[in-house]
Amino acid sequence: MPHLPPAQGLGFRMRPSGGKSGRPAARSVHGVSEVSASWWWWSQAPLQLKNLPVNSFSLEFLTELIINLEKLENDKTFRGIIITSDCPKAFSAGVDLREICGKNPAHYTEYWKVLQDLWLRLYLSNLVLISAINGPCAAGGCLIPLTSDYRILADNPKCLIGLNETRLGISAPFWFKDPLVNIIGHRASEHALQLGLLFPPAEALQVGIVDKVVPKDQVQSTALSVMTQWLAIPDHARQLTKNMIRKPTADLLVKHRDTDIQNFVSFISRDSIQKSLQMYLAKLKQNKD
Ligand SMILES: CCCCCCC/C=C/C(=O)SCCNC(=O)CCNC(=O)[C@H](O)C(C)(C)COP(=O)(O)OP(=O)(O)OC[C@H]1O[C@@H](n2cnc3c(N)ncnc32)[C@H](O)[C@@H]1OP(=O)(O)O
Repeated sequence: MPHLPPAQGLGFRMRPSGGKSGRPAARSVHGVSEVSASWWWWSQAPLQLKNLPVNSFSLEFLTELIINLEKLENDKTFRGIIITSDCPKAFSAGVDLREICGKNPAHYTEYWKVLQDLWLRLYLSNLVLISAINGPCAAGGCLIPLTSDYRILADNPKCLIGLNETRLGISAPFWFKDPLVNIIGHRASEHALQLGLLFPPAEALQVGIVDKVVPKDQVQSTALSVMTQWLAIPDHARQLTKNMIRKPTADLLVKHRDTDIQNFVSFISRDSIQKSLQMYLAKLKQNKD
């Protein structure tokens, strides 16, 4: 498995430093707990997102992420991935607004297609995906958590999570809305989406957009212990079940991909939408701590 060195703040750390292969050296042990510990350790891959400063989804970052996910998916050693952020400011600030502001329709088309690709790859992944959300997570930044099998959020008031698109004057696509509805239900989604709510940790847990809230320094260890539970289930049974539950939602995007791209491009190309996105970006740049 390649270890990609971060280039100009862009990169993915795919496992902690360890033995030659990056994993802890194999140990010859017979105690059940040690055997099972090494078994799950070997089966899961940590994936740390690093696109400084806020892990926003640039086209380049999305493309690299898809390539890395594909490699992990095809490497039969791995049964699960814990996805976390290696950027102190955010888990992910979502769509990189510079990709959808001031560009041309061909660029918007390419960008949206790649974002759809990432969503499909994650939503239908055969691997167990756990999001270890250690920073704020807004709008498109929820794409990874909402397509994961389990979400753990750091208990920090800055760690807001939600689909806040309406606050930018845009509307979340149906394939962001559908997983949210599947996770938190119809009424709570209506409320959250229309108001563009960003939930602080306690409310996020209450509404169900995350499964667990823990102190920030316990996010990773909690993710590992949750992964152990999920990996205790035989893959084929879990994968069939996941596919059965998720396929109808995924099929909607597969079936309507081209129309969805056309809708996005015509919507995002409107002058009024461009103006409100530019204002939002300018406001972000003014609101420095
Ligand atoms: C029909 C379909 C319609 C379209 C559907 C589109 C669906 C998806 C939409 C999206 O995802 S839009 C993006 C939504 N994201 C947000 O609202 C989050 C915005 N960011 C923040 O709230 C904060 O930056 C933060 C993540 C909470 C971090 O705050 P902090 O104070 O620590 O850092 P900042 O100074 O705010 O940010 C640092 C740096 O990063 C720039 N930046 C932040 N977010 C983005 C972004 N999404 N895209 C591009 N750039 C971003 C920010 O402007 C700062 O830049 P500099 O001033 O340092 O140059």
